[in-house]
Amino acid sequence: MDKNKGMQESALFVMGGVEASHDGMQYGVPKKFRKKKADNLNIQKLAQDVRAGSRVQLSKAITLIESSNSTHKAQAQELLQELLPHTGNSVRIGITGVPGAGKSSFIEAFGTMLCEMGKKVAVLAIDPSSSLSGGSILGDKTRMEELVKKPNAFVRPSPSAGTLGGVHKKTRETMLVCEAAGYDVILIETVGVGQSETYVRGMVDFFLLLVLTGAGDELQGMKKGIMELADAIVVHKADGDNVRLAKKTVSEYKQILHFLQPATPGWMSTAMPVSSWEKKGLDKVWDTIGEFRQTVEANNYWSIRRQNQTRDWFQSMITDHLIDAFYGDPNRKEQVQLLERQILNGQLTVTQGVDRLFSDEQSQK
Ligand SMILES: Nc1nc2c(ncn2[C@@H]2O[C@H](COP(=O)(O)OP(=O)(O)OP(=O)(O)O)[C@@H](O)[C@H]2O)c(=O)[nH]1
Repeated sequence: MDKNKGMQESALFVMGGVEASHDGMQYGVPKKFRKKKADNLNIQKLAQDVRAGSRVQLSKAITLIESSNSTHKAQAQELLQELLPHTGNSVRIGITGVPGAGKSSFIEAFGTMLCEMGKKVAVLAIDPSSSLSGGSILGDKTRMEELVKKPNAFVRPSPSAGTLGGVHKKTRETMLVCEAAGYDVILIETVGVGQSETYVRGMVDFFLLLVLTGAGDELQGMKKGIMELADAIVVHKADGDNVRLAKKTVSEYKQILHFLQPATPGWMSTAMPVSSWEKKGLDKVWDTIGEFRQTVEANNYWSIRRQNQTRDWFQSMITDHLIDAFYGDPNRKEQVQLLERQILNGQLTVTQGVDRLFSDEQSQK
């Protein structure tokens, strides 16, 4: 279902592109030339429109970035080239928490507060219609209703199916496009599962973990690894009967954080109570991010982390290219299946199978 949606979006982009470049004459021009001309015009114009702040064009740009079509991929790279000089100026914040921790309510309240402070806020969120987020298949749960109405907010949902907890292979590029569009704060939501946290940690400046009050048992069960990634822990839903318990939970987390390896060198991770319903504690979260920034800019870790982010990006792009180049060969699937059968029949060892695959590859070059 998500796949179809992606295809529709992709088609939408192509339609949008042709529309944008339609000069009324192109149908009389040889097809090959026509397409090239349209694509060229389109990318430049798209970059301009993104930078000028058009949310519709920003959406189209992201659809292009996410497309797996090879023409789109080349165009996406061209677009990134245009936009890269204008990136790097936002605060990149990752937000995680188990389903039900209240991530979308928090992002809605926090994002709205930032918009009201005059910030431009982009949210790369999880699509509620995807299964991992626990939302309705029919998508009847409207997330971040208030935030999407703000003129200085941009909310982009991504299906979590086939991705790492809602984080797309192209989330990094998407983030950069949002930065080029002038967003000051980028919030990246991820479901608290598997490796997604480590992945998001590798692309953000500040990482926030949402937990619930009365952590007692949860504290025991919580993976130490996730806590070690967090620059701050929000003890969420600290309202009504929960207020006192939330205070206690905050001090329990603070104690634990004391014994953990800091997520960011020079910064002591902290915990705080927040109620998104009552809009309490949200300003403290923003102040903490400000203090964090001052601290790590002073010890130079801000730029070191940014460099690490670029290095990670480079490495993951190499991997993507290798995989694409390898599986892009039309005979590859058949070849792999044949070797797989031979391995399972005991005719080849796994190592021999892999060697054969790559020696065939070399001999074809
Ligand atoms: N008491 C209280 N409940 C809240 C608060 N924020 C969210 N909730 C409730 O917590 C539940 C989960 O909130 P969501 O914002 O949908 O949480 P999520 O983590 O995105 O959850 P999933 O969509 O299940 O992944 C909902 O029933 C919310 O109404 C809050 O500040 N206080």
